[in-house]
Amino acid sequence: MERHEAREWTHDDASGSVRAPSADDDKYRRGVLGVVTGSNEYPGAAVLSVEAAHRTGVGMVRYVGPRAPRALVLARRPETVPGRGRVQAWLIGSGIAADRRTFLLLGELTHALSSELPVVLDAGALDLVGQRTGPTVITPHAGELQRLFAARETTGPTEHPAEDPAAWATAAAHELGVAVLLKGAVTHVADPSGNAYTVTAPTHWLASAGTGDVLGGILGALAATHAAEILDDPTVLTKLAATAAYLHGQAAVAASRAVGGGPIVALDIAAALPAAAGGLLAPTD
Ligand SMILES: NC(=O)C1=CN([C@@H]2O[C@H](COP(=O)(O)OP(=O)(O)OC[C@H]3O[C@@H](n4cnc5c(N)ncnc54)[C@H](O)[C@@H]3O)[C@@H](O)[C@H]2O)[C@@H](O)CC1
Ligand SMILES: Nc1ncnc2c1ncn2[C@@H]1O[C@H](COP(=O)(O)OP(=O)(O)O)[C@@H](O)[C@H]1O
Repeated sequence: MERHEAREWTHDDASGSVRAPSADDDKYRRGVLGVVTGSNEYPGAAVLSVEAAHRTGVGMVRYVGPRAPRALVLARRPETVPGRGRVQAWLIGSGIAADRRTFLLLGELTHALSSELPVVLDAGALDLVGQRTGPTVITPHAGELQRLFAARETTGPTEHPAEDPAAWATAAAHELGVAVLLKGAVTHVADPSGNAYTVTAPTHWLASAGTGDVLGGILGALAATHAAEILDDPTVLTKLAATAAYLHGQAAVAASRAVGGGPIVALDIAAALPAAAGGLLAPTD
């Protein structure tokens, strides 16, 4: 297996990844993200992922999910358009329990996976990775990646991903044929082409419930606004994954600094995203 030494993703690498709209743009041309996240068990995850996508900068977010999370999403973000429609990328799985998926929800997940569009695949949709038809990035934490390997009866490089996350991220990228973003204090990003990056979190206040759902929203927005480039070259999705983790960390540390280095919650990270994204704007002509 090809294994390259992972390189730390820097501000310069991430710079230029956030696209400001031009006079020629409209909400559709900027990119539309389809979101299938949240469930009756975890409705809050839908709110967090949708909020983060809006705050990262995207033309439109279409939310497709169960009635309870949909009501919360619309109450928090009336800008969100409910129901299916044309999109440029998908974010699916956050806040969904794989063993509690309804027939309807499974249908929406399968619809997204069969679209041939870029997909960010999280949490309760990770087991569906084999159904992908477009460029895909999975965003597991260590526990989820271990479960994914166990379900496939595949042995990982070590007993648990936390022991050697770099090796696990690379092994998963090769085993599954997708880009992998393995979350942790150091996030490991790898793809089947041998690209490997690390993103070291600038604050450990990130270790709280829901921050992974915010990360999914950030990456979903970046995927929707760069869909054409990703379809042209799937390794662009790997780089955007590292950029999403970087932006997530920058927003988190800014939110914590704003309260004297004190604790933050996931929505604080989303609130700090526009300023952090402003620091990564692509040059305009
Ligand atoms: N407000 C909300 O609605 C929230 C919903 N969430 C959703 O809740 C669902 C369950 O996610 P959870 O991750 O809590 O539970 P999981 O059931 O996926 O994972 C729990 C298991 O994995 C292990 N584990 C968890 N994180 C680990 C890590 N970083 N390293 C090693 N092992 C780890 C734990 O020890 C435990 O055995 C997901 O769909 C998630 O998106 C969470 O994001 C929390 C917030
Ligand atoms: N000790 C830590 N220091 C810094 N960041 C962390 C730490 N632990 C986890 N993180 C980050 O916090 C986020 C947690 O995501 P996840 O495990 O999916 O939680 P949730 O499902 O509750 O959203 C990830 O972005 C991960 O990289």
